[in-house]
Amino acid sequence: MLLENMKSPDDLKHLTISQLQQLSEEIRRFLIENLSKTGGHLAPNLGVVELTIALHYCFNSPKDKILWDVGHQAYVHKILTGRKDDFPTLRQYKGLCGFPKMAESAHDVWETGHSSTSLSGAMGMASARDLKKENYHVIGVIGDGALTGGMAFEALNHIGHEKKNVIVVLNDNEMSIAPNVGAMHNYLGKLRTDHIYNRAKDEVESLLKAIPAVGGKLAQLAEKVKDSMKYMLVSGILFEELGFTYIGPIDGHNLELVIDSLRTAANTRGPVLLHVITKKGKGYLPAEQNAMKWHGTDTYKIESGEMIKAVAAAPAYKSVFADTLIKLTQQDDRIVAITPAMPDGSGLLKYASVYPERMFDVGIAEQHACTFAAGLATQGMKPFLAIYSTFLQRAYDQLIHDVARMKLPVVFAVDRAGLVGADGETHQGVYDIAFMRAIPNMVIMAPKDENEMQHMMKTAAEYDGPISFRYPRGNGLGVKMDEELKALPIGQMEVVREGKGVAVLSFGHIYDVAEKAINLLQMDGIMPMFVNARFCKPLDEELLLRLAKENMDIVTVEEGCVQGGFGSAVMEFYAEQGYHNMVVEPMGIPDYFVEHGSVKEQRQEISLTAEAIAARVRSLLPVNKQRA
Ligand SMILES: Cc1ncc(C[n+]2csc(CCOP(=O)(O)OP(=O)(O)O)c2C)c(N)n1
Ligand SMILES: CC(=O)[C@@H](O)[C@H](O)COP(=O)(O)O
Ligand SMILES: [Mg+2]
Repeated sequence: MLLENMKSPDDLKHLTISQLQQLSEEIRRFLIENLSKTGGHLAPNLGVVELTIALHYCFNSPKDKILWDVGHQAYVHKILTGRKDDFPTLRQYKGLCGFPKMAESAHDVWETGHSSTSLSGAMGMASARDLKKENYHVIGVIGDGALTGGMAFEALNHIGHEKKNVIVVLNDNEMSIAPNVGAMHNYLGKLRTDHIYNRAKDEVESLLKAIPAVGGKLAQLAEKVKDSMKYMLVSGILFEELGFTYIGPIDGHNLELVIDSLRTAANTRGPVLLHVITKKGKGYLPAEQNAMKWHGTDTYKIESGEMIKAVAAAPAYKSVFADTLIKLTQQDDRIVAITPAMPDGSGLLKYASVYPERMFDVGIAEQHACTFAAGLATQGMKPFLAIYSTFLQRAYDQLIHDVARMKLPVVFAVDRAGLVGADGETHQGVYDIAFMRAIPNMVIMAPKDENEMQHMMKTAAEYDGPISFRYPRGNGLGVKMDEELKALPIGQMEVVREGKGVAVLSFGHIYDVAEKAINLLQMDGIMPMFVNARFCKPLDEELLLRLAKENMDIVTVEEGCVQGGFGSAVMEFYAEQGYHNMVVEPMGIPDYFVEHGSVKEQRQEISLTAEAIAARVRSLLPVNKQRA
């Protein structure tokens, strides 16, 4: 077993090619066995075993900087950089992060989680290196999916213009999470099938130059001819024209070839793009056969490939979203659906099976997705943009400038809102309430459960302006689903239970935690008022004024950042109305990045639990307030 002796990338350097090949098989086996117990991003990592070994074999991390785009495929990098023994804790609370993490290792020179940032980071590092007159390689490893992200093109443009010594390794497995989309994907497909390599160009040149006497003249002519021939002979012309030396496409599982190609890249001046063809899920048949399903997995049985996950009693929010959107589209042919590269995660694959011409997967292009929706809305369509809260952050200016300012009727279905669990701090969907609330003309909703979500979707479908509703990763509460969808009155909260002294205002799916707190209090004879807020913008001013007049103290609860969130909105309201003695205690996500773990553990850590909410209410009871 070679793997057990791998403590650092230096341990690779003396291995032979056949030993490296043996190591790649050991790492594959390690991934399959360990992730069967922890879950994680199996298919992406199985696809980059040889590539990662070759990178650490050819370069000297961390002096040479290796950046992993998205970073979900950095497990092999972590195994080779001394962290294989931590894999039983992968993506668990206080355990190994599923993405590169500087605090874990000096070899993690760049943190990722969101797509398409590696090349910008690489350009920054290369520019710093050159300004400081230092000498090391900078290598950005980016997938074909991540290359559909606009930031990647911005970086390619800059790197090519500055002719920086940066190596871009394009890991092309034809997959994003789902099969990749877009014209760039089609272009890469052409390159994959082209068997004309870079060498052809050089051969032609040396041939012409070898012709005695006229050879020199011809070679000059050839320069011109070459440029036109380049379009025929040289694959990768798009990258060549951007100032890159294009190498490839090469078989990314052929260790020797990858090593040779990386060495060629390392010895090539200026920007280089090495196009590597890999298979997502390589070496584990179930993952090879369905790379989308095995992109991110739960625990599974290795032999059968059967996923081991508790059968949920309640429907997944993404399924309720898709089913309801199908229902709404049957009644409203203005409706279309958009996803930025998350057709499966958003549930829209199901919608597309019914309305293929109405579902748009635009690739990892959240900014485009948002403004594309705006364009559709100007022409009378009713776009539902299904977008993870954390990825909506990418489209903030488009939300403001292209949708809200023009008051366009775009619906933002903000999925994975709140704490998301194992993906951790880069994926927590906890800022959307605050960043959307600041935008004029926005209506902001959040359902307490999956049944209310379908009514909010009806509300959104009928509302003539920019509107959003947020919902969490995972499953609903298993509540009864109303047959008939009814639009809610905009801005109206729901008084679940009348009460005295203290009012608990819960916004969104944290409702079931708040409800448990109310039940705990009731067991002690404490009867606060309980409100399902439903709307963060506009607020239910009538109800808030009533609470002020009844001298209620208020506890607000949201699975979103306290700063600028729903609780802030309530506090601002009372300040504006001149109620300067109102007690409003906001509970939500505190001012730090919540790391990976289960949602339960994350809520415990930040005291967003039934017990904590109940304690906060108790602290406001007159008997306790006097003591304070
Ligand atoms: C900004 C952003 N949007 C969407 C995602 C979700 N996401 C994670 S991995 C992935 C596909 C990446 O495809 P690729 O870069 O080709 O890597 P592969 O998994 O094929 O190795 C997507 C869409 C993300 N991480 N960041
Ligand atoms: C790495 C990445 O960004 C995606 O794979 C993400 O982890 C998907 O999240 P869900 O599992 O919530 O769809
Ligand atoms: Mg890919």
